[in-house]
Formats: sequence, C-alpha cells, structure tokens
Amino acid sequence: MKPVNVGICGLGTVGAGTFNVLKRNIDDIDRRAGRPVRITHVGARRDNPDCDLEGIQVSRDIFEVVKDPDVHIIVELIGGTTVSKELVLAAIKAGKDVVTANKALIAEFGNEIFAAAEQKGVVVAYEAAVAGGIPIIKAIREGLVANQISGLAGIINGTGNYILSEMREKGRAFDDVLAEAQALGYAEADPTFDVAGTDAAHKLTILAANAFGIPLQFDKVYTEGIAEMTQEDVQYADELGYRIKHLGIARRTDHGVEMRVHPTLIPNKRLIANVDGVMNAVLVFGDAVGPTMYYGQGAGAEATASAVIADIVDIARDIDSPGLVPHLGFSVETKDLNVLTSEEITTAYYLRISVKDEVGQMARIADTLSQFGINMEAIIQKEAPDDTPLVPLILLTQPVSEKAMNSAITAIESLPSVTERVVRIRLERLDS
Ligand SMILES: NC(=O)C1=CN([C@@H]2O[C@H](COP(=O)(O)OP(=O)(O)OC[C@H]3O[C@@H](n4cnc5c(N)ncnc54)[C@H](O)[C@@H]3O)[C@@H](O)[C@H]2O)C=CC1
Ligand SMILES: N[C@@H](CC=O)C(=O)O
Ligand code: NA
Repeated sequence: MKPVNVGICGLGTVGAGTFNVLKRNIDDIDRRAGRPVRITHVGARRDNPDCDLEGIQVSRDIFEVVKDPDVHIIVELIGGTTVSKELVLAAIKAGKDVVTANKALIAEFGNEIFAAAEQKGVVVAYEAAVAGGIPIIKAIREGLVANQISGLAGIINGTGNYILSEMREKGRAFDDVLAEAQALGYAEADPTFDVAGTDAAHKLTILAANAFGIPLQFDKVYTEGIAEMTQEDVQYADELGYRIKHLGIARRTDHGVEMRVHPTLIPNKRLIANVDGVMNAVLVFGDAVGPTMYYGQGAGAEATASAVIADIVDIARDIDSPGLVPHLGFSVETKDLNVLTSEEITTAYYLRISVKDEVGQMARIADTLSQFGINMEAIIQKEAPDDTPLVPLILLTQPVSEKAMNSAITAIESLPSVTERVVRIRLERLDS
C-alpha cells in the first residue's frame, strides 16, 4: 500500500508526544492503518531535544509544510486562533486533510472551517481537542449514533481538576498546583484559559454540537472558572456528602439547550465525583443506552498524542474516500434549538451565607428564600471562625430558576445581618 505522509506543525508538548508515540508504535500503527504512516515534514520554530528529527524535513516556516506536495495530512499543534486558522484554511485550500488538537480554533471558527473542508472534500479531525486522550468525539459521533442524547456532563479540563483535587486532598495552595500543572504540560499556553473556564467552554461547545446536531456556539456558553473556590466550601460540601467539580454541562430541555461551565456540587457517590487529578470524564445520557461514562487522561503529551494519532489513522484508512462521518456528527444541523440564557436555567444550589451571630437569623433567611419560591433541602450552621463574629450558614436548595436565585441573593445581601457576599455554587444530582 502507498504510504500516507504526515506533516506536523508545532513541536511543543503535544507535537513532541505525537512524534514520539507514532515512532514508538509504528509497527502496530501501520498494520492498523493498512498502509505505512510516515512523518515526513515537521514545521517548528526550533528543534525539540525530545525528538530525533534525523531523516525528516524540518522547516522553520510552518506554511512550507502545507506547500509540500508530498504531505497528505497536516497536523496543527501550534495552538491559538490566528496563525493556526490561516494554516488550517491553507491546508484545506491545498486539498489536504487536517488533524488538530486545538479546541479554541474549532469552538470559535469550526463552523467556517468545516464548511470550507466539506466544500473541498477533505476532513478536519479534532478528537484531541476534547478531553485529551478519551475518544469522546468518536463515542458521541459514532458509538451513540442511535440515541437521542438528552444531556452530558463532563470534567473536561485536566488542569482545573488537578488543582481542585490537590487542594481538597492535600490542602495545597492554588498557585502552587497551577505552576506544577504548567510544568507537567497540562496547562494552556495562557493558563487563564484553564482557570477561568474558557478551555472547558471551548470543549463544551464542541460536545454540545456533536450531541444535539447544532452549530458551534461558543459565545452562548455560560462560563465560570475555579479561581474563587475556597477550602472552606470544599470542606462544607464534603460534610454534606458532595464533591465540588468544575463541570461542563449541556442539556436539551423543552425550552431550549443549556450550555454551561461552572463549579458544581455532585453527590460523592457518583462515579464522576471521584474523578481526580488530571483525569477527565464525560457522562452522556442517551435515550436508548441510558447513562454511559468515558474516563481517561484529559491532558499531557502522550495522552493527547493518542487521540491525534487515532485521527491520523482514521484518515489514513479512508484516504481514498474521506469524509464519511460528518464533522459534527449530523449531516443536517438544526437551527431550531435555541440556547437558554443563564437566567433561564434551573438548578439546585449550595449557598454559604455569613450572618451576624444573633437570634432569629436562620428564620429570617429561610423566610426571604421562601418569598422567592425557593425551598431548602438541608441547612447547617457552623461555629463562627476565631477571627470573625460572623456565623456561616450552609444551605442546599431545591432546583430553582437562576433568575429567582439572583433576586433572592440580592434580598439576602441587603439584610442588615448579612455584611458579606453570599457564596453560591450550583448543585447537580446527575441521575438523568
Ligand atoms: N498540552 C495538552 O495537554 C493539550 C493541548 N491541547 C492543544 O494542543 C495544542 C498545542 O498545545 P501544546 O503542545 O500544549 O502547546 P505548546 O506551547 O507546548 O506547543 C506549541 C508549539 O507550537 C510552536 N509554535 C507556535 N506558533 C508557531 C508558529 N507560528 N510556527 C512554528 N511553531 C509555532 C511553539 O513554539 C510550541 O513549540 C493547543 O491547541 C492546545 O490547546 C489539546 C489537548 C491537550
Ligand atoms: N489545558 C488543557 C489541555 C487539554 O485539553 C487541560 O488542562 O485540560
Ligand atoms: Na478526545
């Protein structure tokens, strides 16, 4: 069989991982692909000491890789959305298939990129862009094709989960764990993408499009990060039988689609509540299959390389008849499912309210909540910490619209006995 020639653009964490795993496992990969898969050209600003580039053409200008007539597949691993977009569109224009790990690029410009690829009859594959090594795109787009998917919830940022896990298990400081995640190659070039939830929002955009057959709509994802998480809330949640995880949630309701990313309390008996460290997990609810969960390493050089190479092999297998699976899983998209605003979303809540230690405060707060139709499921009152006269009240509510919760919190914060901001974290049972 004729070999398929691969050009890698970007030789950082994932680029080097891809280069080395492909080299290490080449015998099995070739047998699986049914033809030799060869890296013939690398585009990199500088050589990477982890990669032996002997016998491989190296260009400092990545566009030289696209111009190389012998390269069939362009692997974009430079990140960002400017040069990478130019590179991917140039590759498509040149009639080449593309593999990318770039979730920002796909979430923000995927509609345009896929349209260009379909017009040209080439493939843009992006398994590595969501949940690293977990084959979640393949699972949703192919394995679950029989199902109407009602929703999904995932831990889809390895850096964030690593930080939250280390804070909870070892009491480590946020910045210290983030620096370690950067050194391990988990974090984005700009780690605020991880911390502020943007990276998870990019991935959720892609998951929701594949689950529901809707266009990519990154700008409609409600996004909160993990920067404000405190040890205090992690501990109180634990006492109530919950873990706090940073989740991406997409759900199809009678009123529209929810797309949101935020810290979430989950009952600690759920499998997904026990996914720790850099591991990711995505729970998908299909009407025929029921709940299924996909678990694995969400970041890191070789885990991500695993997904990049899977895409390369998929393309190599179908090189003469590409494009059998639509880019976002559906051959016909629906534009009829509107995306709900955050105020329209209904969830249960964890609230931590610091009140002056005076008689009747708990009743006053319960009364204020009930004025907005909010029922409580649980309430605990803690001792005032040594350095403050304020008593923490911890409440769990029944599901309520965010609009009602916003109004209730404004009313509570205006009570004379409440002098600090109310902490709120959404709570999901994840049983359907
Ligand atoms: N690190 C991880 O665990 C994961 C990363 N990704 C994605 O993979 C992509 C690459 O990420 P990393 O490898 O972590 O980043 P990185 O920063 O380690 O590597 C990027 C490489 O591209 C090079 N580069 C950037 N612009 C270039 C240009 N114009 N010409 C030549 N080289 C250029 C940089 O010098 C660097 O070596 C990003 O889109 C990222 O979001 C996806 C999943 C996991
Ligand atoms: N920075 C990302 C890398 C993988 O997508 C993460 O931490 O999950
Ligand atoms: Na993946």
